[in-house]
Amino acid sequence: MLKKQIGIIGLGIMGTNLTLNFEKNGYQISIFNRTKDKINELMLNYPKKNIKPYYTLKEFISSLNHPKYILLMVKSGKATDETIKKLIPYLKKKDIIIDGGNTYFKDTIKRYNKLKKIGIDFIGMGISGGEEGALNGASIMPGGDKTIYNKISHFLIKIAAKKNNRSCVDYIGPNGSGHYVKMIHNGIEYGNMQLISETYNILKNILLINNKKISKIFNKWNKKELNSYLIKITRNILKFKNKKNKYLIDLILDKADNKGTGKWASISALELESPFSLITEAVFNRYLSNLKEERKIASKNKKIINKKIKRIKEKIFINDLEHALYFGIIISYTQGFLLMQKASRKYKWNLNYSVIAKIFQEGCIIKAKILNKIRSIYKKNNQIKNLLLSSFFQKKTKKYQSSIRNIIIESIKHGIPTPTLSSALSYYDSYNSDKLPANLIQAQRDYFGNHMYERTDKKGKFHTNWKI
Ligand SMILES: NC(=O)C1=CN([C@@H]2O[C@H](COP(=O)(O)OP(=O)(O)OC[C@H]3O[C@@H](n4cnc5c(N)ncnc54)[C@H](OP(=O)(O)O)[C@@H]3O)[C@@H](O)[C@H]2O)C=CC1
Ligand SMILES: O=C(CO)[C@H](O)[C@H](O)COP(=O)(O)O
Repeated sequence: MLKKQIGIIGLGIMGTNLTLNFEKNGYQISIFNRTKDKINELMLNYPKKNIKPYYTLKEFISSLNHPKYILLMVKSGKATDETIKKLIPYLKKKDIIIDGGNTYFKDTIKRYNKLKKIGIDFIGMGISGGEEGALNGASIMPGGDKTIYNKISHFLIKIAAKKNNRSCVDYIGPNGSGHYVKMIHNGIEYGNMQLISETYNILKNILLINNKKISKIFNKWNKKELNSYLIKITRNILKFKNKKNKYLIDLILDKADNKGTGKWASISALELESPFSLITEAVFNRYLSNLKEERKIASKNKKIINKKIKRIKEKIFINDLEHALYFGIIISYTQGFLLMQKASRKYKWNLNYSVIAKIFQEGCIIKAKILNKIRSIYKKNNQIKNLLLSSFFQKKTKKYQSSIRNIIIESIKHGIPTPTLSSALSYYDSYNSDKLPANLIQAQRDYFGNHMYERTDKKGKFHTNWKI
């Protein structure tokens, strides 16, 4: 019997491992890459009879039966456009292109519409899990026509990560929604990574703890409610030594790059007017980290305070830090899920957040114990206005707020930056305030621009001639 066929274009880190994942699951894979080296490398390292290499697009396409399933794993943006353009002349109606890259959701919407006109089906599909997930089971977020998803779901279910025997893939929603959800996944990823790195910085530069001990602290935290993929890899990174017996972390430059998904998420938050302060802080801090040379010069003006917290207090402080980090993580997921809710209403996607939380629970970078709670909250009420209104997170944040306040105060005193921890607390304090000073902003806008204001004592819009 003819094996089910998939074509994969793009044999970078992800494409190579997804090829192997498909092969393991019994599929016959045709592979193609813009340059030959990666094809040869894959065939040399993994000479499997169900992986067929092709060196021209024409041969690659001819190797697939109609309707053809073609997964693109190329760089997002121009590379994806160029690849689709080259593919079109070889395709027939009902062939399906799946874009598995980190594509900007608005580009996906455009490509879907363009391909629809010529009868080619298109699925924009977020994939998370990095190289390990691609090989052993990824978290997959497909968006597009449900009927087309139904045609490809059989193989997505196979290559997806599994959590309690359930595959971490499901239909996300119409055109663009799959890549949107992946973009938010990455936003939360940025938030959580920055929060963890601030915590590491506090342990290192306030408590003056060494890498080995910090790794042990993360290891302990990973066994409790903070359990997550990112905490686990942080633990591993911190204890990793090179051949010269030096901690590698201490040899890595303090500059963090990005490929744009966090920025896109923040842009969307601004467009949809949804508070996304913690994640945006994380994006800004990647940019700030890259100003290494300027920071070097500026740091000469900073008075370093290196007073270690007294030993007796260390235990309490680490306990506070654990709670502060969990508090921050709550806000990171809260802001991410809120933005998806906003986008779902705006673009009429009808997103199901407990399904999304389920997809995030295994195989992806933001997989974490907290998602179990998030999933059950949305399962009870898919339209809850804010996760902080759920009794679980209300109680947790109430309990941990004094810890995060202590940590921020101590960090400020020591001159240790806590942009996302501080942002988490500010968001919490604002969201939990019946009264904010926006009355003054209304008055100022009315004063200088006649923008009018609303009142507490009567309905309507009012203007005052403030200058008399
Ligand atoms: N790495 C990760 O952890 C994750 C990555 N992704 C996304 O998956 C996609 C692939 O990522 P990854 O495997 O890491 O990328 P790599 O950088 O490892 O590989 C990039 C691939 O894109 C191809 N490519 C680049 N430019 C062009 C072009 N102009 N035309 C045709 N092909 C081109 C490259 O071909 P060539 O060899 O010829 O240069 C190569 O196959 C990206 O969209 C990425 O954002 C998604 C989730 C996780
Ligand atoms: O999608 C991913 C993980 O989920 C990719 O690893 C992505 O590259 C991460 O984003 P950035 O490079 O901007 O840190």
